[in-house]
Amino acid sequence: MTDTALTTENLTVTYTGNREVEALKGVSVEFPANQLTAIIGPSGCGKSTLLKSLNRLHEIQPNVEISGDVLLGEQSVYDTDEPVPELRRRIGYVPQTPTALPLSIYENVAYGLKIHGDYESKAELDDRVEHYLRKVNLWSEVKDRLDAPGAELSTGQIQRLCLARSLAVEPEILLCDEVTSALDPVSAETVEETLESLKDEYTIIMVTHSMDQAKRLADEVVFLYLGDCIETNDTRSFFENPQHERTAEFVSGHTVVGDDDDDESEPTSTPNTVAAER
Ligand SMILES: Nc1ncnc2c1ncn2[C@@H]1O[C@H](COP(=O)(O)OP(=O)(O)OP(=O)(O)O)[C@@H](O)[C@H]1O
Repeated sequence: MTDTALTTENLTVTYTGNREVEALKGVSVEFPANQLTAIIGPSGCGKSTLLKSLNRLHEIQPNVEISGDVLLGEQSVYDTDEPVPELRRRIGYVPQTPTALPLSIYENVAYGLKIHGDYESKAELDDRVEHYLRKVNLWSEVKDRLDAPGAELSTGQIQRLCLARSLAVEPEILLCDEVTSALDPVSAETVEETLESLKDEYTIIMVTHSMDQAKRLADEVVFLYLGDCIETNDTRSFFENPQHERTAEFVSGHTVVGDDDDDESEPTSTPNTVAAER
């Protein structure tokens, strides 16, 4: 049986700004260890909110209320003495827009190691920087220019640099927020290959708009719709034998957001990427 790395229990997240929005409505999901889980669903259904609430990243913005819990193993992420920066080291986050720190390629990877004081000597630091650049398949492309600014790399290379920087502090879990959506197809493919090579070693939880990408990469799929978790399943069953009518509609590209029987609002069609991919 597969171990569970992270669990949400009845997780409810409400934005309480000008307009109150219940972005997640009692979501209970188990994320298996050392597998890649894709979170998919129509635009605005709560994917990013779910991802960011896993390591308390949504707390960096005001007007957010949360109830329920997230468990890292047995330990509550919300009710813990562990400092939040340490929690975010254990559960790393790679954003959609690749951004290099205003430092050299070397220092971009060494950054977290230096903050955590996690090395004995310069030689060890060198080894670890090389190790993580190799892990993201970037070493051969940058080994002769480690002192060059990270920002001089291509967007796809910067996304792999961001992955190396996240991995260097040795997280247990990696949260990836549409990490290929800002990339050209060739760079996106290279990042996908990198994620593929990492997924046996790390628990990866990835938000994606692309069902083709979920099919290619994910072991498990979590399907959200208007803040509810409709279905979680292994990828093959999810796409070939959906258990829920909503899933079947989404997979076939026919989802219309807001067409619940009890929803009197005007339905609006969703940018359901499967349609665009055909
Ligand atoms: N800071 C915020 N303040 C108010 N409402 C918000 C905020 N962030 C998100 N929301 C709302 O919460 C709901 C869920 O948003 P979220 O970004 O989690 O969805 P998503 O599925 O990731 O969307 P997308 O696919 O378009 O990126 C949406 O209705 C959104 O408008």
